[in-house]
Amino acid sequence: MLAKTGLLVISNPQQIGKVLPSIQKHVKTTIYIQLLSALTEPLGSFQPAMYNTWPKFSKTIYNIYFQAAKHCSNLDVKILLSGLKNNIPKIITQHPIELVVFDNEHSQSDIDNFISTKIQNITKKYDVLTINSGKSNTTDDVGNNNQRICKHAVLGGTFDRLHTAHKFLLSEAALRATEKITIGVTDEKMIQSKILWELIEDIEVRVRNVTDFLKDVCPELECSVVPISDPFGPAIVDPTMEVIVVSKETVRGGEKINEIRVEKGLKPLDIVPVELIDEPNPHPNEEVKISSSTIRKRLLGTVIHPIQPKDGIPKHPYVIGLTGGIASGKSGVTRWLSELDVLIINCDIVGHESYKPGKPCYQLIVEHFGKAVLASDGEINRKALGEIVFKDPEQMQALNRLVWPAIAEEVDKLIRASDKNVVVVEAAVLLTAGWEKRCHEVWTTLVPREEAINRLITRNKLMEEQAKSRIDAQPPNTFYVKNSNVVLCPLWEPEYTREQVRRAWKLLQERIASR
Ligand SMILES: CC(=O)SCCNC(=O)CCNC(=O)[C@H](O)C(C)(C)COP(=O)(O)OP(=O)(O)OC[C@H]1O[C@@H](n2cnc3c(N)ncnc32)[C@H](O)[C@@H]1OP(=O)(O)O
Repeated sequence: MLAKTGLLVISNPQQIGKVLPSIQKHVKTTIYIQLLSALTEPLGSFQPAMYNTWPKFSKTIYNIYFQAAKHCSNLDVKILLSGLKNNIPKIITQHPIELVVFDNEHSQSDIDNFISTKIQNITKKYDVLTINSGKSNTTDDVGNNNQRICKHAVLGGTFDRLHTAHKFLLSEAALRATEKITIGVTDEKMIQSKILWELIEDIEVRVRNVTDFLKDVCPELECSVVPISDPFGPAIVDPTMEVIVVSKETVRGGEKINEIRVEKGLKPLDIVPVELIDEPNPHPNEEVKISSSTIRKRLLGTVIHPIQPKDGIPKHPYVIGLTGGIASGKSGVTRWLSELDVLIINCDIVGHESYKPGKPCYQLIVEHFGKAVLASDGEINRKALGEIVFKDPEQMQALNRLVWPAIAEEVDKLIRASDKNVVVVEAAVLLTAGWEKRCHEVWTTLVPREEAINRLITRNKLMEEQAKSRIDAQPPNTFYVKNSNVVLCPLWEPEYTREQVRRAWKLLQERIASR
């Protein structure tokens, strides 16, 4: 049976790479890791960690997280630190343990004794497993070069989708602090230059995840997790802070904090840079280190908001509403979708058809906007009409009221007549029109605002100001993301968009098959 939460008790951390690949066959969500040498008897041979020597565990912790990223990236891995810092009588975890795994043979009585005396939060019915990692090696733990211990350590970051590199950074700070750590978490203002920032978790979620992690791995430490709206946060004002933990890439940020502290008459912080953790299987388009932006990129094409069943629409065909801001690459996505077995309905084209002479909306538009929107051949001059409505929201609403019912009717007709299993309805303002109710799920495209502006300037030959005002007249990307099930980002080379579309399509087929 797959346990939700497991505890892996290791006596041989250097062989962890042999144990972790098997763990995911037995554990579904969380695996706590306890270094046996950090425990008092039974089983553990605890030599109380000397004050000032805790950072020596840093290398071991790095290696375990490194191997975890490689072998069980789908699990929430947490290395418990309490035992390393204090003589702990019991292993305390927030989640109840359903499976205890040892990396070495122990007698049944030792195991029973260990479980009954050492693990506080364990389910009534639990399993025990031994995954023998081979000959035990001694730990030649060299740790971080900087062995500084302090009362109060600080660090900062975005901490989106807490990953192994974040966990290592937080653990390094927790190992060094005897009393307190403060963690600054960037708020919405600070994240907007990041790749796919619209997919970054809400600040409340990020703060909660950091807090929960630290509560789990080092419950005795006082932890203050605070939102920050500049790169410095409390680190430039708090005299009690002594050490700042940074990644190798952000040492400059630590130095800047120290410059400001010195200007303010505060003692500079001891800067402790930690190693980055490599991404085990980077795509050519991804960073070589483990990073939240890679995780966000991998979300493209997957379901990011659960799909709620919709009443009132036929089960067949399965309708996808494809939307996205102006110049966000909807047509790039439909180009790749058209390689698949799908009917694509482009509502812009349906709209254009609806006001051809003799069609239902022609007369309505002429009556409302006057002859100024007619071309010399008597057709509606869309450029002229666009110039009126794109700069005047009231006129845009008027045009929408005139043409949306006709477009909706025609789209319904096309869906009913289709012999395909999947129909994609591409509509720029699908969500504003409330047409998500007509679709089984909603997909959105997005590109950064600057990219959309550039595309409007080069593709639509708009002046920069015109491009900006068109974009600003529409809801922001965050609105589309919030109201969509799947997000696609055609920002990079076309082949990468195609990959996203293929992933979305494959997962869609699985969803449809499981209905
Ligand atoms: C619910 C729906 O989404 S239906 C599809 C969208 N159509 C409508 O809402 C009908 C009203 N719009 C129109 O009649 C035309 O777009 C006009 C007359 C305003 C402009 O026509 P054209 O100059 O030919 O431009 P076109 O129709 O290609 O639209 C230009 C861009 O504005 C978007 N757009 C169209 N209508 C709207 C609208 N009501 N609100 C915001 N954006 C819109 C288009 O999707 C297109 O986006 P893209 O550049 O990312 O492809």
